[in-house]
Amino acid sequence: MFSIPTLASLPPAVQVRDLSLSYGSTLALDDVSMTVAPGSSFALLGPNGAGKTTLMSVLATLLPPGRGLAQVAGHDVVKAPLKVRKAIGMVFQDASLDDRLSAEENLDFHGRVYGMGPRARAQAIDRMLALVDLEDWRESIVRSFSGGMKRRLEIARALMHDPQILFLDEPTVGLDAQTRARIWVYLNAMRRERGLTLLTTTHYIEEVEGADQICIIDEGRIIAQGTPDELKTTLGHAFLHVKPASPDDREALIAAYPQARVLEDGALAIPAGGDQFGADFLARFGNRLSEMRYEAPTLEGVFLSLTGRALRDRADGERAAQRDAGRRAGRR
Ligand SMILES: Nc1ncnc2c1ncn2[C@@H]1O[C@H](COP(=O)(O)OP(=O)(O)OP(=O)(O)O)[C@@H](O)[C@H]1O
Repeated sequence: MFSIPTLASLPPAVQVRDLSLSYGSTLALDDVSMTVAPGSSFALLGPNGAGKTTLMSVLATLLPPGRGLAQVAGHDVVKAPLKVRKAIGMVFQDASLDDRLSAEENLDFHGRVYGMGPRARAQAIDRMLALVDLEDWRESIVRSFSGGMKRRLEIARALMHDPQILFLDEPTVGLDAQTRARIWVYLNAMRRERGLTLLTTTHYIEEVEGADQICIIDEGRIIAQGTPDELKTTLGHAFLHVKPASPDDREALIAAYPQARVLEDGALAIPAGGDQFGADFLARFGNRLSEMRYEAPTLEGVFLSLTGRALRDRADGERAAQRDAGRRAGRR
């Protein structure tokens, strides 16, 4: 187990400086710089095509960086790719298990690829299956597993060779909310117990809330970076959600705050900014409302104001995939 002083003495888990990469005429990464502290949870958040998978592929030595520097666990991805590969575990966006093999056989194969001896493999298989609660499914063929079970097995496999850093490219995409939450229970337990660094791409805002650092990326560029609270405080907007007492009051509110949005339940969302806003608003409209609620800044709002796109767009598109996965699996 890592102790905190040990973590502090480690090099950055990831160090990227001025990294750019093009696919033909498409600039997928544009001068990206970032540092991931060892033992931290770091989330890359961005709309489709932002460059998240490309960045992760460079860090995992699957793609050569076009220009700039990329180091993982202190090793350069170009000069020392094998050292980088030993230091990382990878959970890919698309399933990559052999579903004709059992859970145990999938883990064993990975251990062999990493040059682990029979004893080390056997011990790691026991440990990993216990970690993700799949001991009872050890000899079952992976094809019979639900989406959530497969993801857990992929995480177990990625950790077989005891990496310091886990790269997770949309680890919970297509899973229902309950299964997603369960996957994060495992990931956070491993972080606490092993000092593991997590570098995750996701579209689910609730997963990002728990990260130590968030990096918002769009069109290949980093457009914001900080803790969830820092991003909300510096880039978020608070709103008052109000229901006018009468149609006349509604008209007066819309005239006074033309930027107000109408919400699904008919309430108005009024941007609540500036020192004088609260006092002014209450003086003018305090007795013309039937309901009033303060909405603190959210990461969803930060993302929307920075990229002009809602994360939910993507989540909606995934519902069909979830339904299909549910139908196929029939159970979790
Ligand atoms: N193999 C490729 N050949 C050409 N262009 C590519 C290739 N892979 C990605 N791109 C382009 O590079 C840009 C970044 O793509 P990337 O897959 O890294 O984004 P992403 O943020 O991971 O998106 P998603 O959330 O959809 O996975 C996009 O414009 C994409 O179309």
